[in-house]
Amino acid sequence: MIDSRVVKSVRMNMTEEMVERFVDAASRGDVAAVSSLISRCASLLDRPGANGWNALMLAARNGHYTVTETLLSHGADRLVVNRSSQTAYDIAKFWGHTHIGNLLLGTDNQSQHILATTDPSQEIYFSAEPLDRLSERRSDATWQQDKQNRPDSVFLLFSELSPLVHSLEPSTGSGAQTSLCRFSSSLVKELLLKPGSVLVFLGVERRRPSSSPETSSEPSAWFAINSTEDPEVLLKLGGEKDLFWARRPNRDLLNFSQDEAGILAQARAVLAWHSRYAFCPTCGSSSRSEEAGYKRTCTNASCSSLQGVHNTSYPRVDPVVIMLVLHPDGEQCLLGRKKVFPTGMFSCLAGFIEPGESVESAVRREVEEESGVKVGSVRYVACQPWPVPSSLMIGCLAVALSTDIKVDENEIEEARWFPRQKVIDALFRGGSPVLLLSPQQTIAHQLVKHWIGCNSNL
Ligand SMILES: NC(=O)C1=CN([C@@H]2O[C@H](COP(=O)(O)OP(=O)(O)OC[C@H]3O[C@@H](n4cnc5c(N)ncnc54)[C@H](O)[C@@H]3O)[C@@H](O)[C@H]2O)C=CC1
Ligand SMILES: [Mg+2]
Ligand SMILES: [Mg+2]
Ligand SMILES: [Mg+2]
Ligand SMILES: [Zn+2]
Repeated sequence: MIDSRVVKSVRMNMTEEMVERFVDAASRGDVAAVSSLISRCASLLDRPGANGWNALMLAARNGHYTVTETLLSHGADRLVVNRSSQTAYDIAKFWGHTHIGNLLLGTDNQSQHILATTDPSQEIYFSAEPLDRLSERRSDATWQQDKQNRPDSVFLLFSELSPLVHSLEPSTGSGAQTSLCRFSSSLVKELLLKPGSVLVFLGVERRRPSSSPETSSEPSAWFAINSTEDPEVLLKLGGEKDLFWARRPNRDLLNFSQDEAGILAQARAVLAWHSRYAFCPTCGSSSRSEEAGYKRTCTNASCSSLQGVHNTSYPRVDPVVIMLVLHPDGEQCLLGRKKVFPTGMFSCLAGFIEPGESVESAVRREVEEESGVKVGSVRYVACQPWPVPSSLMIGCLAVALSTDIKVDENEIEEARWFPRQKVIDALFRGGSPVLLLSPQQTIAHQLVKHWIGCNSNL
C-alpha cells in the first residue's frame, strides 16, 4: 500500500520541478518553452521559484521582451513582489530595460497605446553618448596630435557656438531633419592655426557605423572647433554642399538624430565655456586652453588659480531643477507659461539650483516662488543635458501640499492645474488652443509623458 504522504510529496516535488523549469525558461528568454509550459499548467504563471522570483520578474531582469509580453497576455500578475518587495516593473527599471518597464506599466489597450508612443528609443534628447570621451587621453599631447592628423578623424565646425549643418532627406527615417557637417583634418588644418580657433577633443567612436569602410582598426576620433573667422568664408570650406549654420539654439538644435544631439550637447557646452572664460575669473589675465580643451589655465604665473585645483579652470555645468507638480488628487498637474512662450504653450516649472541647496529643496523653493504652491515629496525621474549654454536639467515629479495658485509675474505669466485627460489630448492628439506642450525633445515633455504612463497603472 502506498503512503498518501509519499504521493503528496512526490507530487510536490514534481510541481516544484516544473516551476523551476518554467522560471528558468523565462529567465533564458525561451518563449516556446514558456508558452508550452503555461498551456500544460496555467497555475505556473505567477509561481515563484526557489529564490522567490517568478517568471515575469526573471524575464524583466534579463530584458526578455517577448517572454514578458507572453506572460502578460496570459494574465500574469504584475503587482506580485519578490522577497525584496520589488515588482517586475521595479526590476526592469533597475536593470535599465525601459521598454520592458513600459510594457509592465500598461494595464489595458489604451494605456499600452499611450506607453508605446513613449518609446521611440526612450533616450532623452541630448543625452546619448555615442563617443567614448577617453578623458585619460586629454593630457597626452602626442596621442592628441596623432589623432588630429589622421584622415579618418572627424571635425565639427562651430561659428559663435552655432554648428555647421546640412539638411537631411526625410527618407532617412531617423526623424532627424539636420545633420552635423563632418570635416576631415586636411580641410581644417589651416583653420586650426588661426588665433581665434578653439579645439575640443570629444572622444572616439564607441561603434563604427556598419556601412563605413574599415579604414583603420582604431575607432575614429571626433573634435569640435569654434572659429571666429567670417562665417560666410567658413561656409566655403564645405565646398559645393548646401550647408548652413544652426543659429537658433532652442529650435535649430532640436532637429538632430539622438546620437548627434548627444555629441552636440557635449561640444556646444564646452565651446560655450571657452567663449565665456577667455579671461581668468580669479585675476582677469588671459587664460589658455589645455588638456584637449577640457581645462583653461591662467597665463599669470602668480595667479592663485595655479595653486591647487580650482573649478574655474574646468568646464562648468549649471544644475537646474525641472518638475511636474501633481495635484494631491493625483489627477491634475501644474503647468506654467512664460511670456515668451508661443500662444497656448504651457510647460513644467523650472529653476536653477542655488548654492548649498539640495535638488528637493530647489524643487520646493522654485515651485513656491513661481506658483505659490507648496510641495511635499519629490522624486527624481531623469535628467537632460541642455547645452544653452550648459545646464543640466534634473527632472522630478513632485506632489503638491496646497493647490492655490499665485504666480510670480516676473517669471511666469500664468500657471494652471490641467486635468489628466487634457494632458493626454495634448500629448497624443496634437496641441490644442487650450494646451500646447513643449516639443518631445525637451525633458518637460518627457516628464509629462512619464506621469501619464505611471498614472495609467493606478
Ligand atoms: N529642457 C527643458 O524642458 C527646459 C529647459 N529650461 C531651461 O532651464 C533653465 C532655467 O529655468 P528658469 O526658469 O529660467 O530658471 P529660474 O526660475 O531660476 O529663473 C531664471 C533666473 O534665475 C537667475 N539665475 C540664477 N542662477 C542662474 C544661472 N546659473 N544662469 C542663469 N540665470 C540664473 C537669473 O536671474 C534668471 O533670470 C533655462 O535656462 C531654460 O533654458 C527651462 C524649462 C524647460
Ligand atoms: Mg524661478
Ligand atoms: Mg523658472
Ligand atoms: Mg531661480
Ligand atoms: Zn588668473
